[in-house]
Amino acid sequence: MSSPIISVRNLDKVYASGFHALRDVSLDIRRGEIFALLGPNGAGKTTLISIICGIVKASSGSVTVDGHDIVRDYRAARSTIGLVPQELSTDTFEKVFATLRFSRGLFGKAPDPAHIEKVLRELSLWDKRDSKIMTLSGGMKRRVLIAKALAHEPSILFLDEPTAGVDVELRHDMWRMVRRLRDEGATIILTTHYIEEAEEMADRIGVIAKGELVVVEDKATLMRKLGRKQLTLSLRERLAAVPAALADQPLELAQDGHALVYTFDTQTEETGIAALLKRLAEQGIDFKDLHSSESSLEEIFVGLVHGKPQEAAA
Ligand SMILES: Nc1ncnc2c1ncn2[C@@H]1O[C@H](COP(=O)(O)OP(=O)(O)OP(=O)(O)O)[C@@H](O)[C@H]1O
Repeated sequence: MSSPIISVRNLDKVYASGFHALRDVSLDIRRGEIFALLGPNGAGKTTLISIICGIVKASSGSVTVDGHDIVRDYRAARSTIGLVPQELSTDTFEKVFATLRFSRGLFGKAPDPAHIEKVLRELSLWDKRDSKIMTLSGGMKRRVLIAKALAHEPSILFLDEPTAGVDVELRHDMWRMVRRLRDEGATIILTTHYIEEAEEMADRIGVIAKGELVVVEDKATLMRKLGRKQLTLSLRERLAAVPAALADQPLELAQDGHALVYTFDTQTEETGIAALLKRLAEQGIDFKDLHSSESSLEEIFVGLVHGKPQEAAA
């Protein structure tokens, strides 16, 4: 596998207030992937990407971006990155096209009006190219922020809470653009607290809670784990252990021997429940009640965030 495009090592951040926002975060971002950093408000998502982008200084640890250390080699690292921030800081008299041209120049790139036109057209901003940014609607300003981040043709794009408060149309435009950029070889990192967003867009998902990265997993693997269901059988008579004759089954004893829990995959055609019940009967194991439960993404997420990473990682 090629070397990671971003490598974060043992990152810690303590703000001047004394608040410990990141704790020993290490993470590799693969070249060309869409990575979602998922976590609740205040988890440390913005802090992490702000450090990678060189806006906030880490207390300890290191980050390299495309081989460049973000502190020692800041300009080279930063020029590979496009950042779409959460905050709208574009309330200026500047016109749209001029802002993009200027932004591109800041990164030392030669003027390329054709590229800027392409970006503006893709974000339905071409008609507004000569409008002053302060006269645009909130949604349009948001589009300008995205366009600005793309003006210097970065190979890495950070989107901080990209769809918080945006309308459906912009969301669709944004996802189309993100996929197109990925197809062209860009790497995309987005932060979100919407599970569905991570699920829809990401190749891999990292869950961050209280400044710690608690899980990093391929989306497909995470979804497979999350797609599991459990069937709990309340037994008439307590069992001391799962009978040896049923050892081949995904069964666990629960409630101090008063219940058997059968875990199955909702994504497969056969749940195996009919066969299980038949075999329980053969073993003379009788149950008085049964119920099934599904571990939703929501539940897993809440579990992770409340400090039980082992359950989801199992
Ligand atoms: N400059 C600062 N000084 C002190 N504390 C800060 C500062 N910036 C952020 N924090 C705190 O650090 C924690 C993490 O903030 P951060 O913005 O990284 O979280 P987040 O996961 O991006 O949340 P959100 O989804 O709300 O943006 C929060 O508790 C926040 O209050």
